[in-house]
Amino acid sequence: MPDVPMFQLHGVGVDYPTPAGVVTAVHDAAFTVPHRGLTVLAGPSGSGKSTLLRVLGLVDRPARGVVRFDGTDTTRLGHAARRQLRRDHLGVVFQQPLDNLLEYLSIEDNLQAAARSARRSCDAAAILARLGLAHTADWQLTALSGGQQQRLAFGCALARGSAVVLADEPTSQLDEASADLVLETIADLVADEYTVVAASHDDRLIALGSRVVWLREGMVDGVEDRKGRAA
Ligand SMILES: Nc1ncnc2c1ncn2[C@@H]1O[C@H](COP(=O)(O)OP(=O)(O)OP(=O)(O)O)[C@@H](O)[C@H]1O
Repeated sequence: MPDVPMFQLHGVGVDYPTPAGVVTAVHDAAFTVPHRGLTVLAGPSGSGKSTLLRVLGLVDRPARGVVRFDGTDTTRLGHAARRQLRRDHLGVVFQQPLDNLLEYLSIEDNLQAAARSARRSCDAAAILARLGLAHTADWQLTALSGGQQQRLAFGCALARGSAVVLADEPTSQLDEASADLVLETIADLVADEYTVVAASHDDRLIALGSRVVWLREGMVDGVEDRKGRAA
């Protein structure tokens, strides 16, 4: 069977209603996200990166076009079926580490809560070891640095059993050393055959991409494949 891409977008348009009228944030977008590797949605502020990431995450439904996930046309699915696909396959990491985590829970309990949200159980110790956080299982979240918290957010996607991790500007709120931790985590997931899609204008994250979808003013301005990259 031919390798169906993880995501296929055709003619995707996204509108936002505003008091001043409809704003079209994405125009006629067409691109694919392959299985495995890091695909980066790159471009300046306002180019539509976050909007497209929400479409890929099956959070927002486009006004126009088709979004296939692993061959399934998600735009034809009802709310419950989309929610099930999200729960079973997709993990999302937001730019603010604490938006991904529950502040009143310990580190390990954050992983267990993430697993329960996908109706799974997880080996929290193994995930923490993988993230270099084995010694922190009982710690409160605020004892971790921003980079460690963001690592844990990726760990929550692992705990949920998500084969696809969608990350919105995962390094933009972090200092350089913390961002390094996140870049290492993304490279580690990619090496382990996860599919990672990141919206970013961080040059170091873009440089890790095996595919870069360049956006400008809500349009796809080019797709760059960098086959043979480690990530
Ligand atoms: N909820 C909304 N209501 C109205 N317009 C919106 C909304 N969200 C985004 N937009 C507009 O859609 C366009 C694309 O926004 P989007 O946030 O997707 O871009 P971005 O590339 O992720 O930008 P940034 O890097 O600043 O996060 C922008 O013109 C933005 O103002």
